[in-house]
Amino acid sequence: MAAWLEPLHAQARRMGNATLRGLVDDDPARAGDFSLRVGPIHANFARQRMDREALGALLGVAGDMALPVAMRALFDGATVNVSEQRPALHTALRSGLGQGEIATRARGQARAAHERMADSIATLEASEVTDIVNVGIGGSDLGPRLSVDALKDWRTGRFRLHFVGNVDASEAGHVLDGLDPRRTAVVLVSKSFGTQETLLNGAILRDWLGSGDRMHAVSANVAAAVAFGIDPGRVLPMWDWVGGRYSLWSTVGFSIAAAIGMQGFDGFLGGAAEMDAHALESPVEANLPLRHALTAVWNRNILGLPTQAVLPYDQRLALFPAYLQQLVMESLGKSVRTDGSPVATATVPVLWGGAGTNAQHSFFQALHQGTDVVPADFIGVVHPAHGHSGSHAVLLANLLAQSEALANGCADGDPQKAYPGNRPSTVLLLDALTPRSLGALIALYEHSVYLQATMWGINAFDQWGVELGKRIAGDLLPAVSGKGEARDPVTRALLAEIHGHG
Ligand SMILES: O=P(O)(O)OC[C@H]1O[C@](O)(CO)[C@@H](O)[C@@H]1O
Repeated sequence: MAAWLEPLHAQARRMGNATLRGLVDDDPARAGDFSLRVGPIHANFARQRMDREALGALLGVAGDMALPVAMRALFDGATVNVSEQRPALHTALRSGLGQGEIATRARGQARAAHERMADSIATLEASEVTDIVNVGIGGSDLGPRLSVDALKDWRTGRFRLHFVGNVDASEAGHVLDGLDPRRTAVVLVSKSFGTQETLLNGAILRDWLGSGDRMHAVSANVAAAVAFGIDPGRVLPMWDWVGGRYSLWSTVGFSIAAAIGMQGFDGFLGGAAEMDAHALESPVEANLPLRHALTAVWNRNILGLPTQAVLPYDQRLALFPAYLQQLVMESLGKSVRTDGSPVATATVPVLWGGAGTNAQHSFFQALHQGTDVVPADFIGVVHPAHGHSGSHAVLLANLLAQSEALANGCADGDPQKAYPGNRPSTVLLLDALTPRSLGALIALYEHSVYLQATMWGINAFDQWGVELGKRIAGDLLPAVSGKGEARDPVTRALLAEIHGHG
């Protein structure tokens, strides 16, 4: 076991069987004291299974591990992505807090690309284009897809936005169905410009458009985009210093900016910048991303909870769990430390979730009475963008009720009807769902992920685990197409079945 976890385990032992209900009842100030506010986000951690002393120990660990120093290193462009020898400067895309030459240069590149993106969007706005299709996958899809969906109340209405990610061509087919190629622009987003799915979908879209005039690209590999047939004037740059899953703040956010306008996009960046300043400058005891990260580590390593649920009580945030699955699980799904040695702690929890109240009618049964305790992040929005105050009151009442029910449980003489309770959750309340608050919310999770990775000694910015499957798929392609044999016997048997139906 990692030595830094020992005092935390000692805290858990001291707390013994303390329950959430007991913690709140015995400490009347806890409900308010265990909360933090940053700009448009209020966070309440009172229903996490730690008392003040345990929290103090966690904050002590944060200091001992020099987490504030690690945060400064991130902003200043230290080589935090060790296996690829790169910085991870997503903060330079939205705030001016990074010091030194590397961060300054990145900011300059980001500013210039941002201006070019604004010009491209202005040109499209002045054209006859009515629809824009974002073609990309993973980080080149999930962030833009989430943000365009979440900010639907902020859309200018100038364009309809569409997304094609899956190599399953039925997605492209269904998206293109009903679109007019003469009034549609395509933006091919791929940091590497080597992602098979995106290149195949890009080729489908290129053929469908019949002209390269409305084909745009975003890539760190400009030469490959040009070789693909995209006019160099329509290729917007990104860089190896920004990770794909951290890239929606860059030109990768083209579709977001097209949807909500450059002013809206700047508000989105501004919200993230607000969280950046807070993450970098606020003391450990008042630092929201740090508290979020310490809570995650406590739940994973001290309480041994293997999964984490994210439960947005806002239909506009329904894609947030899917977005976070990449951010969290691609970043933290590691078993070796940055030096290659095995980790001495459990790392990434399985992240899952869905929008309330719908999820209450699907998997909440397991949250309340299943044998695994699942910590949850509830995300609510105080002011809706619609006028149906009655519905919104019901939505918020359900959010509050679920967090309360999970924590307090309910005894019953009939064991089928008893709720064990003592199930932890955090409640995040956004004043309203705006570009600013969404930017701040995403940046909160980004920083939390980085801090968790720092505590575990792992690299949050590489993803070698996705390569093997890609390689095997490449090797298997001839066999799937009936031009070869698979080596693996199970795969061979499955191919026989597939071909038997051919
Ligand atoms: O933007 P690209 O280079 O097409 O990559 C898409 C995605 O593929 C991955 O490299 C691996 O799944 C992700 O990290 C990335 O966001």
